Amino acid sequence: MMSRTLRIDEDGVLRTIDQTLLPFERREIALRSVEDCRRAIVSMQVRGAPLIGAVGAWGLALALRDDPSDAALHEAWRWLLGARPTAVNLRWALDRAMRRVAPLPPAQRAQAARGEAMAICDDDADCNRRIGEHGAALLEALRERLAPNRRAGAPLNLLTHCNAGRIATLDHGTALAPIYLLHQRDVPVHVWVDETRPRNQGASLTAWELAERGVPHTVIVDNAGGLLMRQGRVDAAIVGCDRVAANGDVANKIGTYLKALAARDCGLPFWVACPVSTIDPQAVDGDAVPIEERDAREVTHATGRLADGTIAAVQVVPDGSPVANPGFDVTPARLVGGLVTEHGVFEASAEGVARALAAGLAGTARTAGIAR
Ligand SMILES: CSC[C@H]1O[C@H](OP(=O)(O)O)[C@H](O)[C@@H]1O
Repeated sequence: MMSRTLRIDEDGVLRTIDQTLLPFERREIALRSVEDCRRAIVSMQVRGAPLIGAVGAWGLALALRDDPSDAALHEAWRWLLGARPTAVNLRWALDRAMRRVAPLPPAQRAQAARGEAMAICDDDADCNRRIGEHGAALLEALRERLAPNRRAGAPLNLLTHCNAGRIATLDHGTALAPIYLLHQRDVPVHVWVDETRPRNQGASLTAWELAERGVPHTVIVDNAGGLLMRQGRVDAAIVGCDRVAANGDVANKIGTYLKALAARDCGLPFWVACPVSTIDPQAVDGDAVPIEERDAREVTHATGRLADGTIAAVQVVPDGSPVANPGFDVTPARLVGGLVTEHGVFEASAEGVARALAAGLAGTARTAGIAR
C-alpha cells in the first residue's frame, strides 16, 4: 500500500507532492530516477525525516534498475546519503535497503529494493498511526488533569514547530498524528502553528494540513510562542524530530530548542514525537548530530504568492549582508518531557532510548515472525 504522500501511478511511475509549492499549488512531481529522488530531497520538494528516508530507499531501487552492480549500489547509497545530513531516517532507510539487497545476485536487486522501499513506506505509515494513538492518550490525560480548572468544552491548546504532519511522512504525521486523532474523536483542540522561518514549513504546510482537516489553529511568528506560554494560552508543545541521540538529546528544526526553554520556564510539557527509526544510537549526544547549513537565499529571500497569483521570491535582506542559515538545533534531553514513539512514550534519557530501541527490536522480531 502506498500512502497519499507517495504513490505509484497507473504507468508505474513514483509520484509525490512538490512541497515547495504548497499551500498555493498542489502539484505532483514524478520521481523516475535516482537523480530525481536526490534532487527532490536536496530542494525540499520532498522533506520531513521519514519521507526523506522513504524517497532515499526508492532512489536506491531506481539506481539498481539501471545498474545492479556492486559499484553502482554503493555509489548510489553514498550519493543519496549526502543529500541531507541531519535526519537520520535517510541513513536508516538506505542501510535497511542495503542490508536487503547487497547479499543478492545483481539480477535480483532492483525488485528486492523496490519491495523494501514499499515495506519502508507501509511500516512508516503504521508507525505513525501508532504514534498517534500513544500521543492521543498522553494529550487526553493532560486534558483530564486540566479539566477542573477549565470551562466545559474548552480546547486543549497545543503549540507545534515546523511541520511534522502527514506530508512529512508516509501518512498520519508524527507530532500532528495525535492531534488529528483527538480531532477525529471530537476532543476540542487548538494548535498554535509556528510559521518556522526561513522555509515556513509551519505557515505553509502545517496550516495547510490542519485547515484541510478542519482542525482549529492559529499561525504565529516563531518568536510569539514564549509570550503565549507565559500568558497561559499554551497547555503543551509537541514537535517532530530528525534525530534522537543515544542520551535522549533531540535534533529538530531550528527554533525547537528555544520553544523547549520557554516551555520549561513556564512549567509546560514539551513532547517529541518520532518513530524509533529516528533514534541514532551511534550519536552519543546532540553535539554528535550534523547540523545542516542551508543556502543563504532561504534567509535573504521570502517566497510567497503575489497579488496576481504567481509564486515568487522577494528579497528581504540587503545585498552583501552576511547570512547564517543552520537548518536544525539540538534540544537537550533534560528539556524533553518524553519521546512519543510507535512503541509508547519513553523518557528522553539514555535508559529511555535503550528501552525504545529494545521495543523496536522486539517489534521487528514480532513483525518478521522471528521467535523472541
Ligand atoms: C516528521 S519529521 C519532521 C521534521 O523534519 C523537518 O525538517 P525539514 O522540513 O527540514 O525536512 C522538521 O525538522 C520536522 O520536525
